[in-house]
Amino acid sequence: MTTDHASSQRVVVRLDGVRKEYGDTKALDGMSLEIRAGDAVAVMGPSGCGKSTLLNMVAGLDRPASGTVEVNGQDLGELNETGLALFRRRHIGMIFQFFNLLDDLPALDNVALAGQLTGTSARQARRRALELLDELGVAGRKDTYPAALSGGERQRVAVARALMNRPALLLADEPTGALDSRSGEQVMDLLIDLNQIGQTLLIVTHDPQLATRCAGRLIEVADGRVARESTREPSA
Ligand SMILES: Nc1ncnc2c1ncn2[C@@H]1O[C@H](COP(=O)(O)OP(=O)(O)OP(=O)(O)O)[C@@H](O)[C@H]1O
Repeated sequence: MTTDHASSQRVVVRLDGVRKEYGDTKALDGMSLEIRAGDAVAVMGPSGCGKSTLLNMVAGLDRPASGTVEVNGQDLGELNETGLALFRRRHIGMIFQFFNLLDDLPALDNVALAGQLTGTSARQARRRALELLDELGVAGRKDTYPAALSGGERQRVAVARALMNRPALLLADEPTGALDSRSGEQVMDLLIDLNQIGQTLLIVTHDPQLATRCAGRLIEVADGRVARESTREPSA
């Protein structure tokens, strides 16, 4: 893919002059960035620099004091809380360090529920959930409850759940942070595969290996702003 082609891709995330303070702390201090369809972006930076705040803004879990956040062409500032929740379910998939699966539902239901919450019928949602678990290599664990899954299996189920509604954007917050190195590498390979089939990724991490392996763009944040940005050619 040439640079010209890449720059013509649709904008999936646009932050413009986003500010957020907690008391005297400037968590985001006029942050602007753009992520285009098919990008795999890693956000790195020291503890407290504003990474989680950025992720929360993009996910519509928090609102800026000023500036705008646009995801998939929607200005999130125009949505009320119900609208934001609906938008998030439909357009954004999220995976977390500690998986955030529902303990009292087996793997298949954890995934299918994400579809049912956006109005997909139970039967259709279960069919798609099973396909996703199969693609991610955990279909054999469909009836297993999260507590009996390994960390790597839990994260695969969480990825399946995040993909259920074919999100425009997959957000990942330290997705390998709680995994042993082998499971972590498998999740990295999975993220690379997803990006290669066109999934837009935004990954927040402290792990340079995760960032360099999975992301073609690295954004370094310091003091609530983009301090440095670099790109590399995707590995063949
Ligand atoms: N709810 C909150 N109340 C008060 N201060 C907050 C809150 N959330 C974040 N902060 C402060 O805002 C700044 C940015 O926090 P943020 O969590 O975004 O950083 P981070 O880069 O994600 O850190 P880490 O890498 O440690 O997770 C920090 O100084 C933090 O203490």
